[in-house]
Amino acid sequence: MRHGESMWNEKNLFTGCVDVPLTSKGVDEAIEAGKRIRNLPLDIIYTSALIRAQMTTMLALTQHHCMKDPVIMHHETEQARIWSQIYSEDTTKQTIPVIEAWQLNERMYGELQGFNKQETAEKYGKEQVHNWRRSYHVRPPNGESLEMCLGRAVTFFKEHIEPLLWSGKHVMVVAHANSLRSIIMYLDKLTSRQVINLELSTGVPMLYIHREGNFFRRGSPIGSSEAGAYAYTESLALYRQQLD
Ligand SMILES: O=C(O)[C@@H](CO)OP(=O)(O)O
Repeated sequence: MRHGESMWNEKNLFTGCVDVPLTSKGVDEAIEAGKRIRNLPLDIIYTSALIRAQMTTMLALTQHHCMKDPVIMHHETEQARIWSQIYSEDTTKQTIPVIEAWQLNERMYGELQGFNKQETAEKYGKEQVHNWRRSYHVRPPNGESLEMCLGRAVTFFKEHIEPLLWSGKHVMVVAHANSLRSIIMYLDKLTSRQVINLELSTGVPMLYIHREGNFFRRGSPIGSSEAGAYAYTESLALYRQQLD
């Protein structure tokens, strides 16, 4: 899921790795997104290191039926890990671990960060700005191309998230337009031409089923009463039965 609307989405500014929060519309979008996935199983969450993704994660989780507490895992230093440790096993069972990873951050937009997108297009030309924003190989001035962003985001996905999927865990990833475009490029096997047209809306969850190393895109869950999402795998059908 992409985060809800941020303050710089609202102002149409290039944001990249600048760490701005959600607008009140973004807060509503995150809560709405949470309602759409509230009955899907969830074992672990990965989010970027940026506040707009983390706010979205926490707000969405307020709606989840499991009523577990999302807890950010602090592993940045050994001391942080020890100081944030939970010692009760019962309480641990009532939590969902939230792993923060900078590798899922938005693509770093270089010297465009903080500039208005419309004004930048007027200054440098629409085509140049479109290339900076959507082409796979072209880098914005001193920033990351989508290819470079894919280098870190997809590597992280393969190393940390895929093994969990193989072991049957249900994982939510909350990140950003371009880090998610690169991950979707990998999941959907899109070419560098096809990814140009891939646009992601803020606060709209997208469901994927992982089966024997393949990913199947199953669209966006519509709401908590939806029957469709549970027909995709036996374990989801069973989960729904237990829920009922
Ligand atoms: O500004 C950004 O960081 C991104 C996402 O909002 O913009 P763009 O759509 O240009 O990739």
